[in-house]
Amino acid sequence: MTDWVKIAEDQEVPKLKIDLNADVPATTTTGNKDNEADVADPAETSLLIKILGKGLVNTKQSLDIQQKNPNSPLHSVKTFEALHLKPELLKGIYAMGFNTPSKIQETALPTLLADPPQNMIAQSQSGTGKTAAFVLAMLSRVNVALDHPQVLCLSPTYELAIQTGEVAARMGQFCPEIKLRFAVRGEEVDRNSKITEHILIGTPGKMLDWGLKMRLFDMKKIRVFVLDEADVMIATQGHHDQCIRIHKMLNSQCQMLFFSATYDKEVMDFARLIVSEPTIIRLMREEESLDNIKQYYVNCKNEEGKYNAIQNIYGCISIGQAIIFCHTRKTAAWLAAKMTADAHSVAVLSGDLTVEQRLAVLDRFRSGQEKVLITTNVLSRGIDIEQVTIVVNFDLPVDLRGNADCETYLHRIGRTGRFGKSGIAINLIDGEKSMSVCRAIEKHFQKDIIYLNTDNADDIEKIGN
Ligand SMILES: Nc1ncnc2c1ncn2[C@@H]1O[C@H](COP(=O)(O)OP(=O)(O)OP(=O)(O)O)[C@@H](O)[C@H]1O
Repeated sequence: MTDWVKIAEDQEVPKLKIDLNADVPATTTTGNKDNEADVADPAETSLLIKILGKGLVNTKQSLDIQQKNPNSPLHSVKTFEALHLKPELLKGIYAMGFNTPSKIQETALPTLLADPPQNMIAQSQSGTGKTAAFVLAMLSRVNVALDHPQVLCLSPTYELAIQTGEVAARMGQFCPEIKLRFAVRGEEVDRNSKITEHILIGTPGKMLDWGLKMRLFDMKKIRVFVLDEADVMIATQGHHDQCIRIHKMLNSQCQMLFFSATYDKEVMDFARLIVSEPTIIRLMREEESLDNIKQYYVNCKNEEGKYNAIQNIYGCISIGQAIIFCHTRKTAAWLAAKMTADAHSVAVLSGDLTVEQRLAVLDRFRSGQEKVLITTNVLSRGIDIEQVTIVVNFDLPVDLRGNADCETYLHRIGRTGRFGKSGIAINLIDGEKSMSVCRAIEKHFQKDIIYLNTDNADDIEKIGN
């Protein structure tokens, strides 16, 4: 078993079997989704990426920093010592194996720890050290002489809250006087008691119950409010409303910290609306390039024809490893069954699997036990499988209106050709509609998608070279 699955297991993966969506409105979980476009649940994806993360991701992207408050100090630090933390916290950081701050930490920590406290809206890609940054801020702000909650941290799901709590527990291991409590389902408190822990980490529903309905702590005494996975929180209806209710009850002096790997425009506009005078740290747009990927299209009559094309190129695609993308779970299951019946060894990853099952599938694929992975859009951005050389679009990605979804195309074929290696993308076309989608993609990226005849052995040989 590879290390990362071991790590995942250590992180109590069995717990993940508990309904992941329990804190998410039911609309995201109901209905038969086999025939619909299979899309990733953002909170699940986030958890998956977090568990998969082997360590710190070094991003080459630059950060764009905007400050609303001209008086706030903005400088970056190159060492953790320069932050003048409590020695016990510094010891905790080193015990976690952190030697130097990551880029987001360098930039964000001086502002996060500054006095008077500054508000922040920060974006940085998954695995770059955001959690560690805000957890450090949370721990630093606690006054242990007071026995009431002073820090609230909201996560979209039970599992993500537990992950954050584990980071806080490890980082604060030499500060035993700092007390932390989870506000998640299953945690019960006596109605007549008061919460005395300093830090509460949990989901919005439970936090509202404890703070507003049961009045187990005083929201006005909260000094730091962290919204983790802010994009998911703000974009998910139920969470959105609950977060606003919590936010409204906070003191205007409370430090507001929003963290997320992505922010679309509406989410950022909303964040700016409710966070006053924030320092905003954002990623600069990544240069999007398909330069090292050769793209082909194959004309097929129908789904059977697409299957034949795959049969013809199977020898070629299984030299390295390939990912085949389908639009729906049903197509993915159909294709997998057919290929398996033809004695090809394939793995399937679609949205009906639990996070735990997805981890197991990815582990087998990464370790090379299967050469071909059939999937849908649930295998989304942020999940790297370095050894993939060929991506096949069994169905081209389209939006709800059936138009070319160029962004998804880029993310899908970006699974190959990573780190400057060359990759191959093969698009299976059946009929005029998918041809026009293919042309639209070609036009969008201004890069030729070349005709490939999979009935011709010479043509097939060409793709491998
Ligand atoms: N300064 C550091 N030095 C070494 N490792 C670090 C450092 N900061 C964080 N890490 C490690 O890097 C990994 C990713 O960090 P973290 O979980 O904080 O990232 P993140 O940006 O919050 O990711 P996500 O978006 O998935 O939540 C973790 O394993 C963490 O322990």
